[in-house]
Amino acid sequence: MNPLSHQREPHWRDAKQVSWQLPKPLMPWLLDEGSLTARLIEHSKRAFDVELLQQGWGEGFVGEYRLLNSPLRQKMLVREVILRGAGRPWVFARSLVPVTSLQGRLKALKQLDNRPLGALLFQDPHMARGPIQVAEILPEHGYLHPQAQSVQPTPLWGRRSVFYLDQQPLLVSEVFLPEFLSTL
Ligand SMILES: C=C(O[C@@H]1C=C(C(=O)O)C=C[C@H]1O)C(=O)O
Repeated sequence: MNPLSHQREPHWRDAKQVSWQLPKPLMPWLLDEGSLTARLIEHSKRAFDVELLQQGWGEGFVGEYRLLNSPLRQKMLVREVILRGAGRPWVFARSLVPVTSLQGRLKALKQLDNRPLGALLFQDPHMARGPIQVAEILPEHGYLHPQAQSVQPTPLWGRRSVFYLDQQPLLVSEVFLPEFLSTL
């Protein structure tokens, strides 16, 4: 994915303003402001794990820099994982951490590997979270890592929000995959 080539980005909208348009079974998952990891651990009856697809320096979409209030071409740590329930791919998650945010508690992100990011974020009593946005993620957006794409690419629902630790922002986005939808 070369996002700065102005590839067509998903149409992100404030979740609260479009909640009536969301698919009913997925609505509580898209709107929940708690830890998705915690909810998936419960939903999978603790058969939950994180598959790290890639983590390294990269770029975001133009709209992501704007949401993070970061200058374009700001160096970003890009982390892409699949959250699995009972060994099956349930959620593709993509997080963007500006290099300027990699300080203090967020330094631990560099060695996170396949431990869930949520544990790092939600254990911090001073963590703040911005509004949740939702979007339909279409195959032409090229948003999913190749390992997260299903054989039959279909429109999927995703959500994203900015988290703040010590006022430092990072963007977390999550796309619910077909095998998760079939468990609802
Ligand atoms: C932010 C959370 O962390 C989850 C775990 C992630 C990871 O390990 O990269 C990314 C997004 C989330 O689905 C959460 O649990 O809500």
